[in-house]
Amino acid sequence: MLTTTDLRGSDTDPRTVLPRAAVDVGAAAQRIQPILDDVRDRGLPAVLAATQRFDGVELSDVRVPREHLRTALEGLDPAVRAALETTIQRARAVHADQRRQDVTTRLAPGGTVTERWVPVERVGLYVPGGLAVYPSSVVMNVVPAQEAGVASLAIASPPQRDHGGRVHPAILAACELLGVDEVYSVGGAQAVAMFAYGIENVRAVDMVTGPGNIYVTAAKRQLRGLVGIDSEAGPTEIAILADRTADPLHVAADLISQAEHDPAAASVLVTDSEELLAEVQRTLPKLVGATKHTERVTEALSGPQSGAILVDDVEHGLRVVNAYAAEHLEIQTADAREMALRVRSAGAIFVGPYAPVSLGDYCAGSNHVLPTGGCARHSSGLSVQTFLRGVHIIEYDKPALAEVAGHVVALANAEDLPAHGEAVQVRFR
Ligand SMILES: NC(=O)c1ccc[n+]([C@@H]2O[C@H](COP(=O)([O-])OP(=O)(O)OC[C@H]3O[C@@H](n4cnc5c(N)ncnc54)[C@H](O)[C@@H]3O)[C@@H](O)[C@H]2O)c1
Ligand SMILES: N[C@H](CO)Cc1c[nH]c[nH+]1
Ligand SMILES: [Zn+2]
Repeated sequence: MLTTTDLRGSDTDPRTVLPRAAVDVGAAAQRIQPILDDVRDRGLPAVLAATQRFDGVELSDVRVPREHLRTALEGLDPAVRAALETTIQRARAVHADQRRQDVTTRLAPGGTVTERWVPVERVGLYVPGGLAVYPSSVVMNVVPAQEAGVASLAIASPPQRDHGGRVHPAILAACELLGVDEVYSVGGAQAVAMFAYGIENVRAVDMVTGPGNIYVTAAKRQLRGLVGIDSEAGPTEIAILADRTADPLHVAADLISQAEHDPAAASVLVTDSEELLAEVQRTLPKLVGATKHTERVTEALSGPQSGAILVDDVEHGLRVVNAYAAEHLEIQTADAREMALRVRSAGAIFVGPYAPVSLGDYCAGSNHVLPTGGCARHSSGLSVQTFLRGVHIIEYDKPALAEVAGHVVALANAEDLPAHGEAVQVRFR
């Protein structure tokens, strides 16, 4: 099912042969630009028009009434509630440990610089809800924002046609569990634009975070600057670096687990074992035929963004996965932990046979909002740090300023900016 690229015995730069999606974020950005412009120019009517066009739902307003949140939690399946509570508790433990202390550095008697960590004031959190519904993404967005101390949180998620045009009740229940009551039934690029520009009854935010499909991701890229964003957390990717010690059933099941998100999802196997690859290729059709979303998974596994890469050895595989910079990287090799510590680029790394990506999706305690499309080369997954800004506070008294006054003047003159030097000297005349 996976197209194989054989890199054995070749010194080809892996970046030139890595599987990548046919439609990239840049191409999607051109398609959604008119939606962004319309929301900026017309506000609520534009949001409602896009909702009707892309979600097939006719709404007159987008705010979810408070009582719908309460009712959703009351009606939540107790097993799902227990699972969400565990997810929240584990995520909170990990994210609480990410909080940062202010640090004061003393440069001279009377001269200090303090780095203060200040939370972003108001954030819009996107929770996907097109092909699947994602109450777990409510947790992954809200917990780090709360732990960072963000004062104002709003959530947007697509209205569901088969739930009377409301946001899915499991998502509303997760919001209620976490104490977030500002929720909007808006999805896609129009949701990101609504948050970034603000509309009639929705106050603009300072930052938009959260995962989504290619259109949501493209909207975040286009509006970055007007608002802050987290990483480009688009269609899901899994790469697995495996040797002959890996269990082909685990490998096949994990590739399918992430392919089920989206026909645009990417599943990539990197291995030095022809035997493992052959066994995975034999296992995939059986599992794909038996899974619920056969069509979506088949499309994802056979798309240009998925594939298998045969490498000389695990070292060669490590170079390939570093070049790929997957959202999720599983290491299923004899020396998995050692290999994991040598990975330079991946959104999150899952080590050994008992840490599948599905664990991280829900209950590991780690965050599942992670960079895709190679963005793990420069970006991190969602965390408390995402919602914090480091601000330097500079405090120098007269003797401390005097100590470096000559250096300021020398550098100011070297840059032909003498007024800078003068602003220091004037204090000593
Ligand atoms: N990287 C991560 O951290 C991460 C985490 C979870 C999920 N995901 C990804 O999130 C995505 C969820 O996608 P989804 O589609 O289920 O839900 P979604 O909420 O992201 O997207 C649905 C919205 O897309 C809009 N849309 C649909 N077709 C459109 C079109 N042709 N033009 C413009 N807008 C259109 C609609 O308005 C709809 O509300 C998946 O790709 C999944 O892999 C990523
Ligand atoms: N694998 C997704 C991150 O790309 C997260 C998720 C949520 N629910 C299931 N999976
Ligand atoms: Zn998943």
